[in-house]
Amino acid sequence: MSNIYDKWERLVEAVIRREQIWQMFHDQSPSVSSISSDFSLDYQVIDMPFDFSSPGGSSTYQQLFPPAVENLRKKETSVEKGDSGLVFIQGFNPAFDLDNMLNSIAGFLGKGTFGSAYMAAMDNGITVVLKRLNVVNMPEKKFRQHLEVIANVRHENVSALRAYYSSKDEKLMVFDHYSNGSVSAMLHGESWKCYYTNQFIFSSTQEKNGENRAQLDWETRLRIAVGAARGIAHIHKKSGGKLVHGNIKSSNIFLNSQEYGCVSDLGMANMIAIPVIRTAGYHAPEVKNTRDASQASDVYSFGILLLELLTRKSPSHVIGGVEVVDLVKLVNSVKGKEQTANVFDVELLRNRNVEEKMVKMLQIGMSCVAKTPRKRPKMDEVVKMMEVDYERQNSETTALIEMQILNCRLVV
Ligand SMILES: Nc1ncnc2c1ncn2[C@@H]1O[C@H](COP(=O)(O)OP(=O)(O)OP(=O)(O)O)[C@@H](O)[C@H]1O
Repeated sequence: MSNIYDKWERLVEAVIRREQIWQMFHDQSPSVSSISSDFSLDYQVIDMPFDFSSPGGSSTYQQLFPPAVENLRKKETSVEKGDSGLVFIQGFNPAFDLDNMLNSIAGFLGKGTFGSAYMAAMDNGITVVLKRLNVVNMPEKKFRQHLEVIANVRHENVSALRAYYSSKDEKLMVFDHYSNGSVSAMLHGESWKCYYTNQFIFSSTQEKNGENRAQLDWETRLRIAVGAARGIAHIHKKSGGKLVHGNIKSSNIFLNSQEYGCVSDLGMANMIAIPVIRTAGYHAPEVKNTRDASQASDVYSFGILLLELLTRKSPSHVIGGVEVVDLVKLVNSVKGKEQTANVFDVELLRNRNVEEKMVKMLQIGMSCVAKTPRKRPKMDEVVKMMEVDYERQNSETTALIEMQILNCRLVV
């Protein structure tokens, strides 16, 4: 299979330049939409071969970058049929093809451990994230099988794989775009939008001291935590109870349509060629590289996420220079109830009613980050512990609302 995108970076750069020129003349951004795609809960995988030779299919390539387009086309015509298809996961309404998607790349979201993420906003209103994997250590067949396992993980708290592309040289994965950005971006204010740069390197509008941070009240953080916990617990039930995420961290958690945490990037960690050390701060002490990841290490990483949600301190480097903190050490260093309050995010402390619940959540987080893997709770136990609090919180909120309604009626 040919190098379909060996001019990829230049092609995308050309798209971005086009956007910049467009902006210069129109003083606004063209057709970037955040309407997400429609899908049901079916989960079969269907192959949709992509025909690069279809007439009129990729005129923008021609206008944008003729030599690259020519190379792309020449190579594509030599591709064996069936080897060049964009594979859509059934249930996802594929109102686009690979060509539309590449033509609609509106920006570069960032470079992660496993590759680069691009946002593609198509004219039909669908916005997706395209992940271009850099190093995949799997034969073609195994890669496809692996993705079918991932595609079968369907849960409201797990970001669904929508489509993928696989050839010898190129592996792409397509996900929904979450327009609110990641939980990391919300907590620490790093930019979640795509910014057009001449050098085609990721840039961020993150303000020093996190001025871009979102306001996140206790209920929102609780929904993020409960959602993420449910998502991870669901993942752990798959593949005969053996599936591991391997890269739980706040930049891989988004908000679903009900504003609950939703886990993304499932399956990435077990595909790469060289075992790499994952983002420092989230990995369990026993994890020296990606291959050591286990369900117990997912629980550890989730524990760090809980501590991050409670403290709004970052356990890993975030572009823009927010302070990196060893969260386990920080929480361990506090003694007594008074000091415990000092570790919480001040925004949360404004609501004195939730302090007890925060302490409870901190305890759950600390049980997850136990040094010895077997001392950590299982993910479904974590969910149960959290749901007790969550349901109590919900019934208290309902009671409060009912009381307020009653008061209003009495006043009227
Ligand atoms: N589906 C998505 N919707 C919106 N933003 C996304 C989506 N997926 C990724 N991003 C953002 O794109 C950027 C790059 O993501 P990517 O997953 O490639 O790397 P990462 O999360 O920073 O690190 P890692 O590769 O270790 O997971 C991050 O800022 C991430 O939050």
